[in-house]
Amino acid sequence: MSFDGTWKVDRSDNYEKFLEKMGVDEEKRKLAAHDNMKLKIKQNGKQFSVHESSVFRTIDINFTVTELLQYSLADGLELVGAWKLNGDIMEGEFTRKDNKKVLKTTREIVGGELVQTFSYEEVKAKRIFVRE
Ligand SMILES: CCCCCCCCCCCCCC(=O)O
Repeated sequence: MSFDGTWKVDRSDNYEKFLEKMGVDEEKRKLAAHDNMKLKIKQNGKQFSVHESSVFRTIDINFTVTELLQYSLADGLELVGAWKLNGDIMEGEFTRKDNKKVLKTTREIVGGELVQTFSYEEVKAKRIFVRE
C-alpha cells in the first residue's frame, strides 16, 4: 500500500502524554493537540519527499530509507536517525541530539488510514491521518 498522497491528522491517542515526556511545555502541547498536521508524501522506491505543514510551520524533508536524516522539531529540538522499510511498514529510529535518548516511530497504512506511532521512554502514542 502506497504512502503517496496528502494526509491530514484526524485523531490522536496519548499524544499529549508523549509530548509531555518529550519535554514540550503545556502551552505548546495544547496547540499541538489541534495542530492541523498535514503530510504530503511522495515515494519513489527508497526515496521519499515529505511536505509537512501544521499551525507551527511548513517544511519539506527529503530522505532515502536507511540513510541518516537530520530532523528538527518545531521547537528546535534536533533528532538524527533513519527510516527503514519493513515490508509495508516504515520504521524510524531517531536519537535526540540533546540527551541521546531514542524516539521510535512507525508509519503504516491501516484500513486506508495512515497510522503513525511514536514511542519515547516507554510512552507510546499514535496519530491517525486520513486522505485529504
Ligand atoms: C515533540 C514532537 C514529536 C514529534 C516526533 C516526530 C518524529 C519524526 C521523526 C522524523 C520525521 C522525518 C520526516 C518525516 O518523515 O516526516
